[in-house]
Amino acid sequence: MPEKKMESQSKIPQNTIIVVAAGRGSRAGAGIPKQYRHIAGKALIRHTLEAIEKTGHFQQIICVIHPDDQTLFDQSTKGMPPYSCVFGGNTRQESVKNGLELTDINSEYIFIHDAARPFIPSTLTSNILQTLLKGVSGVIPAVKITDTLKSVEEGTIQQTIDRTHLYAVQTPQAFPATLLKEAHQSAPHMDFTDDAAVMEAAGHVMHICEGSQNNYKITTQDDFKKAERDMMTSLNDIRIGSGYDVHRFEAGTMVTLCGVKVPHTHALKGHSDADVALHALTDALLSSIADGDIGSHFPPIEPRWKGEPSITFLLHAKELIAQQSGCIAHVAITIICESPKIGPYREQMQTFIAEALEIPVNRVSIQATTTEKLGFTGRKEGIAASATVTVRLP
Ligand SMILES: Nc1ccn([C@@H]2O[C@H](COP(=O)(O)OP(=O)(O)OP(=O)(O)O)[C@@H](O)[C@H]2O)c(=O)n1
Ligand SMILES: C[C@](O)(CO)[C@H](O)COP(=O)(O)O
Repeated sequence: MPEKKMESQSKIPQNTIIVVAAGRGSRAGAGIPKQYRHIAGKALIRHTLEAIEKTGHFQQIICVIHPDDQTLFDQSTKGMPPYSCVFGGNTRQESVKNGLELTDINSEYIFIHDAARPFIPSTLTSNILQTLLKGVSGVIPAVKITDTLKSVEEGTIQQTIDRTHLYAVQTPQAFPATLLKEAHQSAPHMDFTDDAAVMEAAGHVMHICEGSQNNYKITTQDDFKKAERDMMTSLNDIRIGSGYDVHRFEAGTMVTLCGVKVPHTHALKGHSDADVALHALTDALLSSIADGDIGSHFPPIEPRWKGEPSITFLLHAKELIAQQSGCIAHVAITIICESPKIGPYREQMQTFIAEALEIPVNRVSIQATTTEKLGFTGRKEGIAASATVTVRLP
């Protein structure tokens, strides 16, 4: 595996965070491993890494991934810094141990975090650091158990558990580097479910700090639904973008609409592939972030855009929104023409756009209308398209 390492240039003490992402997510149901599934348009692991980057507390970020997931990891972290990366093991503990191999010699404190916890409160890592600086051997975010606890066997309650001293613990969990490395080396088995337990087994006293109900671990399908709602709510600058485009017919045998080739009596004339619908959509996306229009990003006078597939323009607009940590919530396109008939291609068009924008297909609407033989579309001189999009920004 090509190891991507971020070398430290300085000799000053630094903080390292190891993000464990080598699990299979079996409790989250079928599909790709949960850390690569999308929430509000971005992979779960990307949300987590972005939240970590935002704290500004870490000079080294190490990702522990499953050997089967290199491509998913690369896709999910495209455009992000080149993280140190290592393969995980059969248990979480083994994965952490592998991650520790990559820690920089200058690491003074090591934080271990689940890739599956994307909502790290900005105050949490600084609270943990302040507590570590007091000289303790480990700081663990914890929330007090608020429900009554029962022990259950085969569907019947055996006992009510006294919850007075019970807490649910979270990550990131943080420790002085030397102590954590030693504890992992001397661990009596490889099945501890968190690093505090590894340290406890080595005889260290672990301290808790106040965790957060928002810092939940995404474990089941229901957690994904909650996370989608929570992520969307945090993107509360809601923008509506609109775009409109027209292309005239010329001699030919097919038109390209929403990325789909549709046989027709004519072709559409244009500098690019003349996909009038994708052009309207691209303009709508650009308008949602008030960033000019398709012509200002891809001037028609530039020969390099001649014959260009319009997906290039769409992906560029998508990327500009991603750069602002935005999420495309919904897109609606209306294609205005007497012919060809759009209905038979609607699903293919929805799928093309949903895949390109990486949003669910039920967030892509394609409609078509004639103008009752009125105007230039009614006279079959060309095709017009309009698009409206909803984009959410932080
Ligand atoms: N062998 C393992 C097992 C888990 N993890 C990571 O540890 C974190 C917490 O584990 P959990 O939520 O239990 O994830 P999974 O093991 O993937 O889930 P499941 O038990 O449902 O399969 C996750 O980010 C997971 O990717 C890991 O790096 N290596
Ligand atoms: C480390 C942890 O997130 C603390 O709550 C948890 O123990 C790991 O998850 P698992 O589901 O117990 O493997």
